[in-house]
Amino acid sequence: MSARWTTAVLDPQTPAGLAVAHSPEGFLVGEEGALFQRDWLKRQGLDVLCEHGIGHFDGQPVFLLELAKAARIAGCSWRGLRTFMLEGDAETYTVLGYAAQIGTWAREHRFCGSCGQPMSQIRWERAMHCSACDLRSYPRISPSMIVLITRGDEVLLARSPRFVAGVYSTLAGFAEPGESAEDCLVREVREEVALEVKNIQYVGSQCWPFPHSMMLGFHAEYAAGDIVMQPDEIEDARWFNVHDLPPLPAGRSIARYLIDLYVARRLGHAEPAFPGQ
Ligand SMILES: NC(=O)c1ccc[n+]([C@@H]2O[C@H](COP(=O)([O-])OP(=O)(O)OC[C@H]3O[C@@H](n4cnc5c(N)ncnc54)[C@H](O)[C@@H]3O)[C@@H](O)[C@H]2O)c1
Ligand SMILES: [Mg+2]
Ligand SMILES: [Zn+2]
Repeated sequence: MSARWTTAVLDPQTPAGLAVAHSPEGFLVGEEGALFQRDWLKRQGLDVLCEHGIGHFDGQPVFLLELAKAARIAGCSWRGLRTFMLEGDAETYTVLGYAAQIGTWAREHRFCGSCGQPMSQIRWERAMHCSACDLRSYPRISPSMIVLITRGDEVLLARSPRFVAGVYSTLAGFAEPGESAEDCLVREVREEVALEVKNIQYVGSQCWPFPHSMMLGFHAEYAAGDIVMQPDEIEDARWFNVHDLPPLPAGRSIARYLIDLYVARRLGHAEPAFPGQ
């Protein structure tokens, strides 16, 4: 949320307003960005799966058109959400991050997961409803722990084979049913690098819409063990001195914040701003 943007559940019958178009290829972008006049966008012959009213931008209602596939529109192109995270302004990234999560959920919940019948939108809350069996499906959010492990002047950073070449980051992993945040953190650290940690401290959280993670960020101190890397998941993991760090994750990520915060405190520098604030 920001000064210019607030989320809301709006009836798609509401006229006019602004709209974004989301497809498996990302968001439609024109000369003035990803927010279009809704009436104009709806005249472009798009293959719309569903439409959701998602909030207000500068007081104007904003709608999401979730498309079956990307369409070619003169003067426009399609851009993935990751590009907006890396290069876009904060306001646009916040709106599109939310729109992407609602769009992905709407796409994946057109049919009831229990009885298979078509579902319909509830007007007053963000939910899909099955009139045949009364199931309600809400947007999916996946809690994920992310932790910077430190040992004095050293920080533990690792690479997944999915990362950009050369980049090292903090450890992260999805919570499993039955776990507390701390249980998950301890299990993920054991699985990925076979280390034990102590003094686990919660630092802050971040919405990570790739596609629906909620990152809970922690700092922990090394307690015991030697690094043993998890096959397939971890390509490399090592201790780096705070004076000699490798290429790090994008500035908007909580991973980068956890690293920058520790380094700033260790070296007596000014603390970084929390991403998104
Ligand atoms: N914002 C940040 O700074 C930052 C940094 C690192 C990771 N992340 C995110 O954290 C999340 C978890 O990190 P990870 O990829 O190391 O996870 P992980 O270590 O749990 O392993 C990933 C594997 O978990 C499984 N998986 C996928 N989605 C799942 C879900 N919803 N619930 C349970 N298991 C699932 C898949 O087999 C996947 O290959 C990812 O969304 C990643 O993008 C964010
Ligand atoms: Mg992981
Ligand atoms: Zn049903």
